[in-house]
Amino acid sequence: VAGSIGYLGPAGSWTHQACLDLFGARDLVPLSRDELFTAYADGKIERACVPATTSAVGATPYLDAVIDLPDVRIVAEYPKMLGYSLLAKPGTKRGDIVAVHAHPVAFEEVRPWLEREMPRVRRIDAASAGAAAQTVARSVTPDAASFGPKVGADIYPLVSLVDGIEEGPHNVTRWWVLGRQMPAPTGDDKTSLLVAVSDATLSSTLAEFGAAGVRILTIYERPSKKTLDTHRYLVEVEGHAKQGALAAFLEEHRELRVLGSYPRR
Ligand SMILES: O=C(O)C(=O)Cc1ccccc1
Repeated sequence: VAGSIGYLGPAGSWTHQACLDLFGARDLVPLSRDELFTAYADGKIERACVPATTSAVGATPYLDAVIDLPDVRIVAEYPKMLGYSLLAKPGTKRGDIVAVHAHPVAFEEVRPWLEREMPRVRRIDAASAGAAAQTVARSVTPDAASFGPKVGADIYPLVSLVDGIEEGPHNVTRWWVLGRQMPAPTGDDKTSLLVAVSDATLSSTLAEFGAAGVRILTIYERPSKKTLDTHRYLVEVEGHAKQGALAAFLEEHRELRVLGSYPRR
């Protein structure tokens, strides 16, 4: 649908909250992980919002799905500091909780708090904070809770028992918005590149970035799933693919795949 923005749902996920921050409530479509990537690839949604990296775990479980897309355009990034809420059915007290539901990445992000405050509760993985909140809302006994954004308590019949869990600069998630058209240069842009090389050529390839005056900001290694000594690297550099040193460099290196250029945040 024209203008629609798909996000990793259901409602009440962190990705939902990120989209509310970025776009407001209109045109947002909650989808499962597989639905989201298929809908984007098939052009059924205009944009897709996915968590790409976090300060706690590095690459999220969605990063590889993005770089596996045959055709992708990252049009924006959105780093957001997360503070988790602990959501439970009304009447549930902290001491009643025997199980907590959360996304596996969320469990990593709340780990210090959880190990300090509730070391003995059972941890149950969910597809997202929205799914976790939904499960708690549907549970018959008031002995479960979920970790996620506070907005979950507005969407489901839940209350927040604790807010601001592990909130701080150590807990930042960066979303990508996948779209259709490369944004124009702003003068302060970032470009995400996919570099597929063997161990034998990695060093010389990286040296060429420097020699061309292209500043590397960060590199994430992703397995090639082909051999042990070949890798795919998400290389993020300063600048815009259509401008200046980077444009010239990319002309010379057609083997590099541009995933997107977008304003730096
Ligand atoms: O689980 C969610 O709600 C998501 O949207 C995925 C996620 C999980 C943990 C941190 C950021 C995003």
